[in-house]
Amino acid sequence: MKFEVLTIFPEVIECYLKHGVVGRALNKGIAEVKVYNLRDFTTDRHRKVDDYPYGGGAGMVMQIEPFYNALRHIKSDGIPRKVILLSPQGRRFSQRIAKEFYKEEKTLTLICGRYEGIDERIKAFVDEEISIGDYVLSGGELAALVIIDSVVRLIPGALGDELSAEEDSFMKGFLDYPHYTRPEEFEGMRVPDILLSGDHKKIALWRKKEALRNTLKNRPDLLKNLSAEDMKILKELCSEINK
Ligand SMILES: Nc1nonc1C(=O)NCC1CCCCC1
Repeated sequence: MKFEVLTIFPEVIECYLKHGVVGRALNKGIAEVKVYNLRDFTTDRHRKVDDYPYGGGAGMVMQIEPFYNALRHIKSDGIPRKVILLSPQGRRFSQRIAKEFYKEEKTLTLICGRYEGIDERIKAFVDEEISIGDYVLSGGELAALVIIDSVVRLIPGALGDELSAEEDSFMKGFLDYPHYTRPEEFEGMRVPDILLSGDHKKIALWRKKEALRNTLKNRPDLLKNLSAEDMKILKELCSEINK
């Protein structure tokens, strides 16, 4: 899986790519991220990327030319890619969309805006606009990293042998179950006995039940299209809660 990021702050992207799951995946060569500094695609001596807005108003607007020049340079290899603009106006990103991007197997070219935004004519060169949530960030870089991180985790081998993306409970559409590690007791709070039992079948059932409990409590909207087994567990849970 290949990613390309267009940004005026390449260091922000590069720093994150040195660590953790994404860092290891890049070192293993199962993913690749190329970061392009928009200022390298300017033509003036001050490497300007922004200008005053037509129509007046506060703030600056990012000029189209550096983006256009960068995209023309990148696209000259003729490889199919999906050009994504990160902005609050976009389609809301989710695990489902991460899987969609992964399965498409196209290079994802991520355009990161700053200031008050990018000249609207950028839309002529964008395939899709994506939002990671209903809030305004200072730039698109964090959103680009969210997409890179969530898609890289789906690549076989990215999570190492002991974990798999399929086990991500969000992959199954639920919130996660509680996690514990040593010590067995901390400030009077004990690890649930079931997790110390060594009975893997019962532990798996407990984890499913707790994932359903968390989902019922915090994201009941995710409780749809349940399997008969999950529905049975949910019913048990509801009768426990209503006792
Ligand atoms: N929310 C978001 N989801 O994806 N991107 C987001 C964002 O808030 N981006 C920052 C703005 C900053 C000004 C230019 C346009 C992007």
